[in-house]
Amino acid sequence: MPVQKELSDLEHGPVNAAGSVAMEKALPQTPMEGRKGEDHVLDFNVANFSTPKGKQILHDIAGRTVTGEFTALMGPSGAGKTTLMDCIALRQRSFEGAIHVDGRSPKSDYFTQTGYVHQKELFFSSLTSREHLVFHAINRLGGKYTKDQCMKRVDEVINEVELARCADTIIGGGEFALVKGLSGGERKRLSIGTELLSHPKIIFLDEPTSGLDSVMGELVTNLLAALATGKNGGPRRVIMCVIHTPSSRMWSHFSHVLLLATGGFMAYHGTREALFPYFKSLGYDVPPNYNPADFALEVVSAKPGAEVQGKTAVWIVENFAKRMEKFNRLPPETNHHTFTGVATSGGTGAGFLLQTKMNIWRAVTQSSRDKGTLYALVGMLLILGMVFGLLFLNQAHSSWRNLMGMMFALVVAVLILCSMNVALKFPVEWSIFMREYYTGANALGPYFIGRTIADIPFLALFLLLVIVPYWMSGLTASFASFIRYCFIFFLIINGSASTGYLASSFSADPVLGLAITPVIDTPMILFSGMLYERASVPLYLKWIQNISVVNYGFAALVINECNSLGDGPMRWLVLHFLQIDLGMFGACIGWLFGLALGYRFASFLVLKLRIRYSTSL
Ligand SMILES: Nc1ncnc2c1ncn2[C@@H]1O[C@H](COP(=O)(O)OP(=O)(O)OP(=O)(O)O)[C@@H](O)[C@H]1O
Repeated sequence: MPVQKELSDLEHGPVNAAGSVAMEKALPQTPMEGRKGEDHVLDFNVANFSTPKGKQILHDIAGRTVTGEFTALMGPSGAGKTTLMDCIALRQRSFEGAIHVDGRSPKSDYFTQTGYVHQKELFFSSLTSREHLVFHAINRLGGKYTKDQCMKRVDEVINEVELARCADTIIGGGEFALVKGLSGGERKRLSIGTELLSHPKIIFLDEPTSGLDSVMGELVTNLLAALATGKNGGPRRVIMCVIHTPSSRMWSHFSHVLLLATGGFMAYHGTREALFPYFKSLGYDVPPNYNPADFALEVVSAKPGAEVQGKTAVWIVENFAKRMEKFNRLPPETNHHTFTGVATSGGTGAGFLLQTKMNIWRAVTQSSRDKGTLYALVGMLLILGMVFGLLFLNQAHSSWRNLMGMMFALVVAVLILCSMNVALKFPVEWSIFMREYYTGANALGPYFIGRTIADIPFLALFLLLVIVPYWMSGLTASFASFIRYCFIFFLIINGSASTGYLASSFSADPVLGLAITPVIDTPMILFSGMLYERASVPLYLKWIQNISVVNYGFAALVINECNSLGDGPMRWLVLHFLQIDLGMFGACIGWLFGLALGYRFASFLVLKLRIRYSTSL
């Protein structure tokens, strides 16, 4: 094909804002078999993306892609490929520029009509592939489609991404998972299938072939090309994916290429076939027997110390910029995009009750199948309970110091174990939730209620820690007293878990959650009424006693035991030392309820604010 003809293919890259170039003219010459549904045009202009410290990462990048195109977003490491795709997908919403779909600024349904496949897949590891898809199908489509229709869609997707062989295999493979589960390629196809459920018209993928061998990588790119062109019988789509160095066979599946040069500049955007004639016209001819993708990357890479290469990259960028000048870019709408808090579970999304039911089902399935964690926790709690029991063996009624010491230490142990456990587990789930939230597959209320309800049996396990020493230490052998003791501890456990939720609600990083937990727990222990004269607490610090789960939990336990002690010197000593009144029992229970709910609600509010004001996913 003559070079000039190939070069003309470049022209439909960047276009004017109103989308005035007829779409038909811009359509690639790809096979049109299986063409169904509407065609769409995605225009993007990322004029400037800078880090919070002011370093500019992306410079004047604009272009257009349309239904049926499968675009490879390539460039040297650190050139800004992921950042650019995040801006176009509006998963990064703090940049100067504009995104238009079919000539209009996207609304909140942009998030439910586009799919985003992350480089690192995150799943509930104890679910099977089918169960995972069923959860997403019902939550994303259950508002408009019946359960049977959702199930049918799951089957279609399983076939579309060729997962039939492992549809009922446990996904496994979590960071610390004992179960291996799906292979890397299967996990990738499951991620792609998840996004296909709701028939997105645009799909973004971040390095879908990373970690796969070349055969598996080729299978994935072949699948994506079929999804873009509708070759597999489905509707045609816009597909854009960040890819590092595709093999020659993978490369051949792409219809278009967007090449970034070092520094975040646009070096090329147009058809794959026109790329090398274009480079040739600039004097850079791909050597024989060379992987074309490697050659393209080498030309636009500027490594420190390689000045000639650096100059080449700059020259190519400048050359392409000249071509861009003749196109009108989309005008930036505002200084920064403000698509914050726009994700919604509306549209075809299931209603509140159905989503809550699905969240409870998933959370219970996940915890009940995670047998390894369950057995380890039960074992650890029983051993710790035995240590308490042996230390305070038959001491409960023979030493008032031992009675108080045991109660206090048990409350503190429960506080630390429960809050840390939640603070460690929750952030990982939160990252999954955020991804689901942005695609309309979940909402905060249903997720939070589901999580809270599914937590109840799991948290009840922590009672094992306190039941063992109850009987070993010789606390009152009355059934009523024992039930009250368990009930008080159940409230303490829930209050402690709520503090873990609050601590971990500030960040998706478990390390930060674990760092914040002691900051909340320490004042609770300090202001428990055990370690100081209540009367000596300055007025301005007294309120901390009112938010201490340890304070009310410990007091309720002591009152419960003292009620059964009879009116002897021991009871007098304990109540006198702790400055506790027997009539406080009801109030302590009320406060424990309030604190468990209050901390949980506070964490809900923090999460809601994070969603509302987040500018990136
Ligand atoms: N929010 C941010 N704050 C600070 N730096 C950022 C931010 N976002 C991106 N960067 C920086 O922008 C540059 C481009 O990052 P990006 O992940 O987009 O590159 P990439 O081309 O996808 O790289 P790779 O191929 O290595 O994954 C990096 O130097 C990264 O550190």
